[in-house]
Amino acid sequence: MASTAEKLSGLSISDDCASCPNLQKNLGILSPDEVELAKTLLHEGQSHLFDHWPDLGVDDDKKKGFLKQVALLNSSYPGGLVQYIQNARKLLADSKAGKNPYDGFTPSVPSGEVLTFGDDSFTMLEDAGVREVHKAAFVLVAGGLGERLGYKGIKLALPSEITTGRCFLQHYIESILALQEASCRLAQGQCQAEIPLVIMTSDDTHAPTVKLLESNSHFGMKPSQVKLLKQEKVACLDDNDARLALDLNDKYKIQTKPHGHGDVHALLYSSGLLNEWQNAGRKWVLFFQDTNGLLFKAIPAALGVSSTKGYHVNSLAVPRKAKEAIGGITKLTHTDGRTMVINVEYNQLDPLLRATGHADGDVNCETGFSPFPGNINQLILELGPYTEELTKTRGAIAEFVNPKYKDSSKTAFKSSTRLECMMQDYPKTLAPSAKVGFTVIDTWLGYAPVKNNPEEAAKVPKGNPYHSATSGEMAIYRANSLILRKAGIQIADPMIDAFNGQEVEVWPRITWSPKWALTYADVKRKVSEGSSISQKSTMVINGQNVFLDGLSLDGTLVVNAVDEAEVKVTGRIQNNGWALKHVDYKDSSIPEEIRIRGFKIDKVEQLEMSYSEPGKFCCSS
Ligand SMILES: O=c1ccn([C@@H]2O[C@H](COP(=O)(O)OP(=O)(O)O[C@H]3O[C@H](CO)[C@H](O)[C@H](O)[C@H]3O)[C@@H](O)[C@H]2O)c(=O)[nH]1
Repeated sequence: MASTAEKLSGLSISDDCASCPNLQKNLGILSPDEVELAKTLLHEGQSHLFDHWPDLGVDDDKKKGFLKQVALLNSSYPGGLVQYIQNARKLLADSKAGKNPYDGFTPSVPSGEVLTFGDDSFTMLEDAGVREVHKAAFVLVAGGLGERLGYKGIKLALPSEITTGRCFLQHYIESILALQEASCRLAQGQCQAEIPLVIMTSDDTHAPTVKLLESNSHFGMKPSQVKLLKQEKVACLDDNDARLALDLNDKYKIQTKPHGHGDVHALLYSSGLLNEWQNAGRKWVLFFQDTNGLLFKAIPAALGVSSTKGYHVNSLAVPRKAKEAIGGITKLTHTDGRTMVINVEYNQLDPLLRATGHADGDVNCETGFSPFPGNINQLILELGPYTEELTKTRGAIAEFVNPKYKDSSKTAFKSSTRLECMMQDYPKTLAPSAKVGFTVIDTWLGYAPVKNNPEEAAKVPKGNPYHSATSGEMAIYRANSLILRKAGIQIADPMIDAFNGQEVEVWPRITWSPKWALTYADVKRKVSEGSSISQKSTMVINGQNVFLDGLSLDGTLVVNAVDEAEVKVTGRIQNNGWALKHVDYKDSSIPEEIRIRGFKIDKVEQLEMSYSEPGKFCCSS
């Protein structure tokens, strides 16, 4: 006869439980849902998870805690744990067999939109992008720990540059708010008043991200405008049968690891936000990453490309140096005729090329760059087709597994592994009719991430980008200097200096708040010819209506102005300015976010002008 517990749980003494006596004797403490979950695990060959379960009455809370974790793992994966285990078995078998995920495909260089900063087409696209952006939603993936950078805090809290100390999140939010305002102005009343921002966090980044937002009044965004979606980790796998790995220190816990930024699609789908946005008439979703201080300089034109070309998927790319740690955008043609344009991740591009007749693998061509544009993981998706696709897939993204085998028999792993996925693999499931394109922009304009610690950055081969806090900051000054130079201001040539073992160009430290200029046309409207800025100078513009006209700057100038104040900056301004001082990344007396750059700023002297009242002003020394 079945026991009461078994009747309650809807089980008779089934084959499932008979095969797992340690689970069977504990059924009395489990709810029907928990029993279902346990049964699911048994069906999927996971009885080892219960092998060590003692008799009823011992560790009962821990047993319940274990099933709580199983429930979370089950609910946070599209298709649940059964799907996860089945996907894992298949991918592990392919990996063991040495199957190439690109089997049957031949890579070639795709053609896409190549933009030239500042030309007529670029200006037209920027204008189109700004007009369109009030119909967009932004999604920032920020669940990564940034292990390569090794910074203790979250990367969003790192200053993008230390002249103003504006952290990445502040810069991103201010950029979105400035776009919102500019777009609404152009749309003349036809506009979605608030552009939503979603931030994907993880257990590693969630609490500090909330704290960063709350302690800074959401950097000016309405709290309701920002939504956080937390990604969960996935279960680790112990062997080729996809047996889930128990924590070595706690047998009532399954080991988990991050599943990758591809989770963002399933999370957006399950959050219901896509439908909400569609119902509100939104048209675009823009995905971006945690540390690219230049990105928003490329957003208007890139969105302009999407809207004028009608792209369902538009990936932003930059010219790529061979072996640079960014994926290559590649056209793949299958022997059966299928083609797709997709990111081939940096660790897969070289083997794919070698396997398809390119004996040298991932190398530069005569241009000094890889022929494959580098994916910077800024994706612009058209919301309608995106929602339609996710309704079919529930946001599941093609996964991969990367086990480190103990030996060539490929039967045991050095440590547990897990499935991973990447957000840029979204187009892999699309029908051939989907309009998938990409847009190449200059690296100096749009891509300067902060990923590598000083030691690793110093080892980067000469000519390849460092992707460090040093290079990320210097790239902002360089881009601003080059933009102003193109707009007609005389900007002195940079100096070459080395910080934390990395040789970089040091341009004048020029920064502006996003509301000063979002596009090249904005910049041109605000500067007149006849101005000059020396190499040792620093210029900070915090304000919308600040105009440079006949300025000669040799030192530091900071201008703060409310929107209603129209300020003309003119004449010769000279002072001792702000100097960059070398610091060593090993000097722990200096805050980490400073020393990872290799310099600090010695603020010797400046002219700071603040305009807090409406009116017309002239700023001069
Ligand atoms: O589980 C994760 C892992 C990462 N991230 C976020 O995803 C972004 C990208 O993570 P990494 O910086 O670690 O990414 P990689 O450098 O490995 O590579 C990615 O970014 C590169 C450009 O910076 C290339 O585009 C490459 O093809 C793409 O996979 C970051 O904002 C990170 O916070 C998550 O949200 N969750």
